[in-house]
Amino acid sequence: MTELLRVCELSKRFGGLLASNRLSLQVKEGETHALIGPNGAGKTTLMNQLSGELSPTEGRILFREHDITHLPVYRRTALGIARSYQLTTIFPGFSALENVMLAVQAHQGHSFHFWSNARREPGLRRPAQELLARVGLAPRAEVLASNLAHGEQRQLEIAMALASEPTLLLLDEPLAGMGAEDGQQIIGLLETLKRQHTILLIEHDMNAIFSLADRVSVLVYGTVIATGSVDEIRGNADVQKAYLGTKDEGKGVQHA
Ligand SMILES: Nc1ncnc2c1ncn2[C@@H]1O[C@H](COP(=O)(O)OP(=O)(O)OP(=O)(O)O)[C@@H](O)[C@H]1O
Repeated sequence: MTELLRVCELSKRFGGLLASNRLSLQVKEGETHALIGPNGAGKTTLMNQLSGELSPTEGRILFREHDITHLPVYRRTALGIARSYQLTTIFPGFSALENVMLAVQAHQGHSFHFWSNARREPGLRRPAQELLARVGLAPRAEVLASNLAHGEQRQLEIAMALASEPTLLLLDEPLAGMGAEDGQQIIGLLETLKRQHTILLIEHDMNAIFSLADRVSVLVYGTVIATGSVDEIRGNADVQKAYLGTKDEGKGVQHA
């Protein structure tokens, strides 16, 4: 498999704390790569640097061998990197369809000032309907985002991230706060998406990771301590010591 993303010796300092500590990681084209690690290990900090919201203190990020370390978010989006945010990008007073139309409009480069016209724009409606169908929300298109169930809102965010037609999808805990049934629905959606996109996924739910991930990297104290297949990671003594618990059946996680 070709390499899509390479993170080289990335460091991010917050005062006295090194949230990323000479972190190196490689994501191959087409794979679903899970990032796991205890609370505070630096997973979200890494995602923020990959999406462009945080600037690294040191190190480099290469996407398709191009140095994107200092590119702003919109330039990375244009190159094919999209992130699904945790409920922060949804407009609660708009319908599911209107939310996705906004995301399509943003991708097409229009200004939000034209939204009143865009609402009637058929060129936005069709792609937005298709995106809602892709994530299984077509029957809920006209429902106000604030009235969607929690799991449906996560589906909506993913539809919005897909509006930029990304090659690499960055997903930060897509199952967070979900019950078993909603969680299973999102896992089903990710299984479909995984055939069409390269995915880098932070998730605490070990069942989801073990069913979705082609490879797993384990982050501890801002550094990747191991990368391998699910079986390799399960059997890695260092990982078990640093992170994977056996007592907490719910998450399979032992927080450091
Ligand atoms: N903006 C910031 N300023 C100062 N410290 C920060 C900032 N963002 C994160 N940190 C610190 O960096 C460390 C890594 O945080 P981060 O959120 O990346 O961890 P995480 O692995 O995503 O944790 P969790 O699993 O709990 O979401 C933590 O100690 C956190 O308190």
